[in-house]
Amino acid sequence: MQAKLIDGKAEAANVRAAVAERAAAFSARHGRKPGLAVVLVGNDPASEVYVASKVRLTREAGMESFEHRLPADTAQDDLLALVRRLNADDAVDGILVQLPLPAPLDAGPVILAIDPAKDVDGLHPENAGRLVAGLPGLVPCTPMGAMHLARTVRPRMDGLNAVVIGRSNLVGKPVAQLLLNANATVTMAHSRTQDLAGLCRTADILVAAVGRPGMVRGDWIKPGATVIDVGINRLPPADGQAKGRLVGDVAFDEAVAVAGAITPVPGGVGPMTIAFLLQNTLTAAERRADVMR
Ligand SMILES: NC(=O)C1=CN([C@@H]2O[C@H](COP(=O)(O)OP(=O)(O)OC[C@H]3O[C@@H](n4cnc5c(N)ncnc54)[C@H](OP(=O)(O)O)[C@@H]3O)[C@@H](O)[C@H]2O)C=CC1
Ligand SMILES: Nc1nc(=O)c2c([nH]1)NC[C@@H]1CN(c3ccc(C(=O)N[C@@H](CCC(=O)O)C(=O)O)cc3)C=[N+]21
Repeated sequence: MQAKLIDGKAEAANVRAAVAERAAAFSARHGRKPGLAVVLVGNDPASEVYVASKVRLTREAGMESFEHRLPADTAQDDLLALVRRLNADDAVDGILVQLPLPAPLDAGPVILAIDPAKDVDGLHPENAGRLVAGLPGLVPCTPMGAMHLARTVRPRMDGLNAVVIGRSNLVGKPVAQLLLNANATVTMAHSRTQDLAGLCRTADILVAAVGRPGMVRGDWIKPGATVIDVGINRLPPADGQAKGRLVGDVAFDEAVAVAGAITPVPGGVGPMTIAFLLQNTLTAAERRADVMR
């Protein structure tokens, strides 16, 4: 058996096209484009690539992109001051501070400083709380992307067993909450989980968000399961290569022979993250415009 490949690139293009239509309507109505500000502290090469493609796709969707690159030795207070300026700037609808921040900067106070109405990462405790309470808010982009891809093969998740490996605020916890909202029976696994392989074998939907290349082996997967691989790991470069290959948290070659459907890396959840970042920016712009009317 060969698993169906879930095409994140194609799905992301669909989401971006819908966002571009709504963005055009927003601009016509309000006389300005929705705006996304991205803050990058230091020059982590992986983040550079991610930020560059965000800037390009933001503009392609008919939105304004504001880039703020700060040196790695930026003071905590200067970063907080920038966030407050962006909060006060009416041209900015969404604020994304690229994580992790270089040491010794502390992400906690920075996340708390972001206006929840502009928090397109959904990381502010107000938005995290709204997701848990079932209230409207901004939901983290990667979990939305993971759910969207899972829904392409499992439109109804009622009663399905879902296992999420990883419990970060950015990915694992919100993915689990979205699966719960879709009426799956959800188990959250992490570094202290016992018999992780056995637990994974109970999963109709398996989401891996760990950051360990190839950790999920083929024999951890229930035959026919839907496997969503969130991990983005760069392997060390092969001889003569400038940079290593990108791989997920799932041993793809093994998993593809057992799963019913699987997301590849690259071309799976990654492109969806950017598409939903743009969607969140537009949602934030529309809600802010409604409030200001
Ligand atoms: N596709 C995309 O768009 C995105 C991809 N990512 C990728 O997703 C992955 C996870 O990111 P993120 O959530 O931010 O990572 P974190 O490092 O914040 O969280 C990793 C989680 O994995 C758990 N974990 C670590 N080792 C094991 C283990 N041996 N067995 C079981 N669980 C383990 C940790 O458990 P514990 O809590 O006990 O320490 C933790 O909850 C990374 O590869 C990252 O690059 C991230 C964001 C976006
Ligand atoms: N505040 C914050 N929010 C984030 O959402 C966030 C972050 N910080 N820090 C870093 C991680 C990582 N992340 C990725 C998003 C898209 C791709 C992506 O588009 N990947 C392409 C490949 C890109 C390539 O080839 O280099 C793919 O998987 O097909 C990758 C990684 C968002 N993150």
